[in-house]
Parts: sequence; C-alpha cells; structure tokens
Amino acid sequence: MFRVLVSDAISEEGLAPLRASAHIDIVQKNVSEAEEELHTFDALLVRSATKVTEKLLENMPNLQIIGRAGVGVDNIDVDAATKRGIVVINAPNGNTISAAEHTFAMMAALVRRIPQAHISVKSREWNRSAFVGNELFGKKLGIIGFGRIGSEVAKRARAFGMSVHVYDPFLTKDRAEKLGVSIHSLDEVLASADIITVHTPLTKETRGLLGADNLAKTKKGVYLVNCARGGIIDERALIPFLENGHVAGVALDVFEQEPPGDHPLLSFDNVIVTPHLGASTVEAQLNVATQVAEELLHFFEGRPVTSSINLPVLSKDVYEKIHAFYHLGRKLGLIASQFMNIPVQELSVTYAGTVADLETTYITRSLLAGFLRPRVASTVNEVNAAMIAKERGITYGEKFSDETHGYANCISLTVHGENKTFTIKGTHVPNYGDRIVHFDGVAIDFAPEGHLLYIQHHDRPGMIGKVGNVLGAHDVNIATMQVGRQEAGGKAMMILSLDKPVDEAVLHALAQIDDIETVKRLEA
Ligand SMILES: NC(=O)c1ccc[n+]([C@@H]2O[C@H](COP(=O)([O-])OP(=O)(O)OC[C@H]3O[C@@H](n4cnc5c(N)ncnc54)[C@H](O)[C@@H]3O)[C@@H](O)[C@H]2O)c1
Ligand SMILES: O=C(O)CC[C@@H](O)C(=O)O
Repeated sequence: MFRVLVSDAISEEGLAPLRASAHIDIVQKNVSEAEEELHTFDALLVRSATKVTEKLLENMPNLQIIGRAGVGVDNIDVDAATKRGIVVINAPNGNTISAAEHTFAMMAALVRRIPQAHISVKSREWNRSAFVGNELFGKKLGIIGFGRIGSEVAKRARAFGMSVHVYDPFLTKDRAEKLGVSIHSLDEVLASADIITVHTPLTKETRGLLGADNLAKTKKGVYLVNCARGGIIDERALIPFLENGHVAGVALDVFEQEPPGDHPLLSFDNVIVTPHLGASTVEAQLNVATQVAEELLHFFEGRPVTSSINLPVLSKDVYEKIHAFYHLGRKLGLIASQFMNIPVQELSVTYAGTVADLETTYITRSLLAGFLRPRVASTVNEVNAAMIAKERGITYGEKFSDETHGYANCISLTVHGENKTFTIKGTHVPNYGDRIVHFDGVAIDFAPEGHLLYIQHHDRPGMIGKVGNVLGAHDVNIATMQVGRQEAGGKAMMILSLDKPVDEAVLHALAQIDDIETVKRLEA
C-alpha cells in the first residue's frame, strides 16, 4: 500500500483520482496528529501551512514524494528533500487566475479605499468626502516579476486602460511584445510607476527587493501591492515611507510572518490586508488539488511527473523516447562504478546517433545515479544524484559526437580516477534490449543484466576451458559468455553471465589460473 499523508486542507474533490486507486491509502491528519506513524508514509501532500523541515523529513524515512497544492514551495526545505532523493512537485498554474484576480481586487480596493469605506458604513457613518480615491485608468502599473501571475495581472490592467511597465530579468523581448508590455530596468519601474505590484518568488535575490533604498526611488504617492510572498517588500523598511506619506497606500495578502500578529503595519489606515487569500477560491483549490493528485498518481504508477521542482521536467512524449536510454545509462553507470572501485574525479558522457537528439540531461542523471549507487549508503536517484556527486567532488559533463561505432545510437562513459581511466560504451536496440559494445578498450557484446563476471587475461588457447572448469567445480552455471581482445595474443577479456553471484573463493580460484590478470564481479 502507498501511504499518503494529507496534512493541510486540500480540496476533497481534487483528491478523487487518488481515492480511486485501491493501492493508495490516504490519511488526513496534520503532522503532529500523525506523529506516531510519520515513518510509514510514502507521500506527503501540503498547502502552505505545513512546514516541511529537515527535521520532519528525518522522521519520514520512507518519503518518496512531496506534493504542494499551490505554487510557492518556500514552506518546503527543497534542498533537504533533494538530498534525500525525495521528489518535490507543485501545482504551478492551478491558482494563477485566482491570484491575479485577487491582486486586481486588492489594487482596486486600495485606490478606491473600499475596505475603509466599508468599515465606516458598517459603523453607521455616511462620510462620502472621506473616501475620495484614484482611477486606475491612465495610470502606470509597474509589475516586478512577469511570470504566470504577473502576466495575467498585466492583461487585466490593459483592459482597465493602464500602461504596464515590467521588470523581470528573465523575460525575453519577444514574450514582452506578445503580451503588449514594455520591459524596463528596476530603477525605471520604481521611478515611473503609480502603482507597483510584485509577483516574484521569494528567493535570496528577491527578499527585501523593495527595501529602504529601492522604496526611496519610487514616485511620491506610489501605491504598493504584494500578493506574492511576504518579505519581497521589506515590512520594517516600509514604515517610515508610510509615516511620511511617500507611499500613499499598501495592499498586502502575504506577510513575512503568517499570521502577522500585532504587526505595526496593521495600525496604518492606508494599509489594507487579507489573510493570504490569493489562492482561496473554490476553483483554484479544486485545480491545485487535482493537479497535484494526478501528478502523485503518475509518480505512483512509475510514469513521468511534469511539475517537479527538483527533477528535469519531462513530458509524456519525451519520457517515452528517452525511457530506454535512461535504463541503459543507469546500467553503464552501475557497471563502471564497480569496475572502477577507486576514488574518481570525473565522469564524461558522450551521446552519439539518435540518442544525441533527445533530452540527455535526464539520461545523464540516471547514469550518475547508477554510478553513485554502489558508493553511497543512502538512497540515490535522479533527484539527488547531481547533489551527491558534487558533495563527493565528482564532476560530470556531457558531449555529443557522430561516432556511433556502426550502431544507431551509442552512449559512452569515461570515468577518470587517480592514475586510471575506464571507458564503457553501450547501445539500445529497440525490441531487443541494451548491449555493452565496448569495455575498457575492447569491442565486445553483452547484455548488462544480472550477475556478471569480468576476466581479463592474455589471449592464449584453452583459457575458456580453464575458466569453465573452475566455475563447474564450484557449481556455478554459466548462462552466457562473451569474449573479446585488442589483438591476437594480446589483452583479451571474457564477460560471463552467471546464474548466481560468485563468492570470494571462486574469485580467488579463478585468479590463480595462469595468464589471468584480473577477475571482477559486476552486478547489473
Ligand atoms: N497570494 C497567494 O495566495 C499566491 C497564490 C499563488 C502564487 N503566489 C505567489 O506569487 C508569486 C508568483 O507566482 P507565479 O506563479 O507567477 O510564478 P512564476 O514562476 O510563473 O513567475 C515568477 C516570475 O518572477 C521572475 N523573477 C524571478 N526572480 C526575479 C527577480 N529577482 N526580479 C524580478 N523578477 C524575478 C521570474 O522570471 C518569473 O517570471 C510566487 O511568489 C507565488 O508563490 C501567491
Ligand atoms: O495554499 C494556499 O492557499 C497558498 C497558495 C499560494 O501562496 C501559492 O504559492 O500557491
């Protein structure tokens, strides 16, 4: 049974695809209620309330995947999850429209002073002159961060007759033109906008982006909106700008600390607030829950996930094309690691033929995971392989070549260790399987499967018989045997596939045979 802990309020209807599976057990409890059984869960589904810390991950040793029903993953320690090989997925666009609409509602409410007027009328006052606002029409809207939500806000702003000035260092000119906005530097946006709305993720670069220095560059009378993440506007730095009237008003849906408690900003009449409601619509909650539940189901069924934060994104199409090579890459890495059972510094992967046109990043990650598997005690997979390699000082790189050795495709791995380099090459033959076609400088042909035995010897008559006799005497059955040599009478090798793994006594007996140089067990 695949056990899923749903620790925040997630749309019940959205969880339906998971509930439909007889092999998935869903438990709805918060983390402290589930304390005793945390170690039993394979998956964790959260919104923003559950803080997925390193400590929590330590208590969930079986966890394979974390699903965030929403966009921001700042409540999840993604590095700690990656280190443990845990896939992190989110629902990147299920709440985009709701968040954009909320931003717009906040902006309109801010400039027309709707919340203040609402409170006044509810207090039995009728003071029309106290709530004179501003039009949005004709105003310059500065958007900082022009991704999914920023661009939806822009569409609505244009419909309101606003001109939109955008700052996003990752936005291309083409996309900006398509969306009818102009790209500017941050300073230009700060200096020209009547209203500024932020739509970036919260990162090291964006924390405090609107701090004292940048706030001082804004127009006097500017309005600010933050429906993205608390901390992008520095709350403390904002206070003097509100006190001296430089900033005319602020709309906040998000806070550095949530809930904000008795925060000084809350006492300003021109600061309007909501309790992180950007995604709180029936539609958005159904969308994000459905997206994340479907992705979780794909993961459970061994199909590719497309919204992972810590894995290269793969479409179903791409996955189908690379799947076979992903498997071959894993085997190449695994065999090379055992053969080169010494410290290594560098792996170099070369793709040739049809495989060179595919999404090779994923194949390389798989190869790396295969290589690291015999070397690390913890789980290693394509999620954490790059990170573990880095920690261990192993660099890796990809190259592309035309040299296919006559095969339709060829993946070549060269491992550089101290004083020793090893190269292994493999190909995938559709409807047949994986073949290793070069091994340590010798052309050969064997399937990378099961219990393998590598024997390097001098090319002499009778070697096959001698090896067969030793194995027979130890009751070891040979399933297949492949031989290869560099030149007649020179370096030669045998790769045997055996019905069971051999023990040290067999290895020792084989090593005693004259003209045998090396004997190695390889599990594939
Ligand atoms: N209030 C809510 O309930 C709510 C709901 C959904 C999303 N959000 C938040 O809204 C924000 C935007 O979400 P999205 O889905 O549009 O994300 P997105 O990834 O589509 O867009 C983010 C944009 O920010 C840009 N960016 C990154 N660093 C930047 C920088 N230093 N300066 C300027 N731009 C930068 C990126 O290039 C990208 O275009 C996120 O913080 C998300 O968590 C809040
Ligand atoms: O779960 C929520 O309501 C918050 C969602 C929002 O902040 C997000 O980043 O998707």
